[in-house]
Amino acid sequence: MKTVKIIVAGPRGRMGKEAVKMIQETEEFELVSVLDHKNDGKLLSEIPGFSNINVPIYTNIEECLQKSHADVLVDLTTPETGYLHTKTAILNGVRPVVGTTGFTKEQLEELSDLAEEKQIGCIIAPNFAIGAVLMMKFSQMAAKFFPDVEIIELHHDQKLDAPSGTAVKTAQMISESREKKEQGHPNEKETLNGARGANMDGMHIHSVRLPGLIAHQQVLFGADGQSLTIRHDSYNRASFMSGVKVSINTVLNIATLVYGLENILD
Ligand SMILES: NC(=O)C1=CN([C@@H]2O[C@H](COP(=O)(O)OP(=O)(O)OC[C@H]3O[C@@H](n4cnc5c(N)ncnc54)[C@H](OP(=O)(O)O)[C@@H]3O)[C@@H](O)[C@H]2O)C=CC1
Ligand SMILES: O=C(O)C1=N[C@H](C(=O)O)C[C@H](O)C1
Repeated sequence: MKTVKIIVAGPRGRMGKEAVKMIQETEEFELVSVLDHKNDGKLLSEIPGFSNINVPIYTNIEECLQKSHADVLVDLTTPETGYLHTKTAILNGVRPVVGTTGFTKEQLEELSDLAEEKQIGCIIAPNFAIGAVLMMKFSQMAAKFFPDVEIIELHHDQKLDAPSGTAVKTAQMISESREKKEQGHPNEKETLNGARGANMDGMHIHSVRLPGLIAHQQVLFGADGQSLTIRHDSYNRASFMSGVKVSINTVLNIATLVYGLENILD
C-alpha cells in the first residue's frame, strides 16, 4: 500500500486539529508538514496539543511545497489564504483538498480552469459531512415539486463567512432543479435592512451565529397547506472527517477540479 503524503494548512484551527488527528490515525496517510502563518521554522510538536508530531511548520507555501514532496494539500484556513494555497498547490503539482469556504464564483472558475490546464486533481467541498451532502441532494429533489424555499444556516459565532459555503452550494443545487422564481410579494419592503436575508437566485438565505452551535442548516419548503423541512446538524467536527478521507483518496485519481462532495460519492 502506497502512503499518501499530506500537508495540512491551518493545523491549529478547529478543523485543522481534527484533520491532523484523522491523518495520524489513518494507516495509509502520512502528515509530512503543516502550513501556518505563525510558528515558522518550529516543529509541530512544539505547539501545545501536538506532542510527538515532529513535522516542520512553514509559513511560506512555495518553500513548504518544494521541501515537503507531498501528494495532497488539505486546506482549512480562511477564504483569502485558502484561495492562494489552492492556486499555488495546483501550479506546483500538489493536489488540493479544500474545506475552506468563502471562495467567489470567479475564483472557483479560475481554479477549475487552472486544474484543467495542469491536469491536476482538486476537490473543493463546502461541506464534508455525508449527512449535509444528503440534505443538499434531498433539497435539490424537493425543489422540483416545492419551488418556494428559504434556507436557514446556523453556525458558531467564530465563523468568518456568511452565508456559509453549504448554504450557497445548496442554493446553487436547488437553482439547477427548480424553475427560476422571485419569492414573496413583488412589492415586499424591508423596514429593517437585512430582514429578508440574502437573495440568491430569488431564494432567501438567513445566517444565524450563536455560541454553542457547531454547523446546522435547515431548508424550508412551503406550498399551499403544507411545508417540508430538511435539516442537518453536525454536533462535532469529527463528522466532517470521513468526507476529508474520501476526498484525499479520490483526488489522487482525478485530473480536474471537483466542486462538492456529492460529485465523488456513489
Ligand atoms: N468543508 C467543511 O466540511 C468545513 C469547512 N469549514 C471551513 O474551514 C475553514 C476553517 O474553519 P475553522 O477550522 O472553524 O476555522 P479556525 O479559525 O478555527 O481555523 C483556521 C486556521 O487557519 C489559520 N490561518 C489563518 N491564516 C492562515 C495562513 N495564512 N496560513 C496558515 N494558516 C492560517 C488560523 O490561524 P490563526 O487563528 O492564528 O489566525 C487558524 O488556525 C473555514 O473556511 C470554514 O468555513 C469548517 C468546517 C467544515
Ligand atoms: O465554519 C464552519 O464551521 C463550517 N463551514 C462550512 C460552511 O461554510 O458551510 C461547513 C460547515 O457548515 C461548517
